[in-house]
Amino acid sequence: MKNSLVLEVNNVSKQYGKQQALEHFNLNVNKGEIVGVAGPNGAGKTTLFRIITGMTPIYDGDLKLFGSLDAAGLRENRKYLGTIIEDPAFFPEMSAKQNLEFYRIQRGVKDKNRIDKLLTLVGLADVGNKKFKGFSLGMKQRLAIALALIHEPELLVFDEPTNGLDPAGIIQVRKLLQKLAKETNLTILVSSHILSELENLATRFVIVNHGKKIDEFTKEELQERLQSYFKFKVDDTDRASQLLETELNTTEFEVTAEGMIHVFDPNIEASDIADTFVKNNLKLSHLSRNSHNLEEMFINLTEEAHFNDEII
Ligand SMILES: Nc1ncnc2c1ncn2[C@@H]1O[C@H](COP(=O)(O)OP(=O)(O)OP(=O)(O)O)[C@@H](O)[C@H]1O
Repeated sequence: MKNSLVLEVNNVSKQYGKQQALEHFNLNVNKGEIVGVAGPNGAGKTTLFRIITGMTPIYDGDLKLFGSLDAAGLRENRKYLGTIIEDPAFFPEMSAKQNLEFYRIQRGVKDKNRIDKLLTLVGLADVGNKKFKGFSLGMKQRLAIALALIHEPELLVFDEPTNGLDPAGIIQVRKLLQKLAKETNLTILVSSHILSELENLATRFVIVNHGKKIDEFTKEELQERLQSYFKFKVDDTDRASQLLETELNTTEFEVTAEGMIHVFDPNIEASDIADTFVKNNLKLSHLSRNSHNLEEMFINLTEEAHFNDEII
């Protein structure tokens, strides 16, 4: 089952009146992956998640869940989904335990010990007998996660887990999701309008804007993109590339379409590169250091997509 596809979203589009909420959207999720979907407000994340979970039944394109494509198979296989898209309805006067017990019976989960296990898993064992109305937002969200896991789903679909939480709640929920990802076999699809929220959680990232997928990268690729590097502009990039390889023994560089050279090798000083170029009669017209931070990168990606909307 390793790397088997749990979810396939093929060419899915959804329109609300004139509003194109999702456009020719493709996404594959493999078993064990934690896929983070990031995009600004109105990008289409909730629409995507609602389609996957069956809350929005009318759309164009295909959806395959645990191998099933047809309506009956999708309905059946949605049993293996745990979803948190809207706040679940908990009874304020009942304790966390009583609330979960209510849903355990309602959803036909036989294992009576499940509630205690879940409360421990989400870090609410000590407050299990406390009334829901006295819970902080972070505690409420952790209880919502416990509920989503009550039937031991295989895929957790979680829309904006930290939305509306205060900083302490954000940390609590982020830590819990990291723990779940580490300690369980869950496959997780999670969204956020803040890419850095997903940074230490997801194994793969999908960037969405205006209903379209505008970029996709793995955790490793993200780390590479965030590496700092030196940017050079010279009059002869072929010769410069040759010098980097022969004189400075590095292949950790790229020549961009704009004729810039980006050198990623952390063992080489910018001054050595510049000296080598100048000594070999290259004309150096630009030298700078580039270091991306995650939010800048995200804003660049989503703003570029906005300005280049027609061609993406
Ligand atoms: N039920 C609806 N009726 C009309 N328009 C809708 C509906 N649901 C979503 N939209 C529109 O579709 C687009 C995508 O919305 P969606 O809620 O999927 O985005 P999102 O990425 O989840 O945003 P947010 O981070 O604000 O929740 C938006 O322009 C939104 O206004």
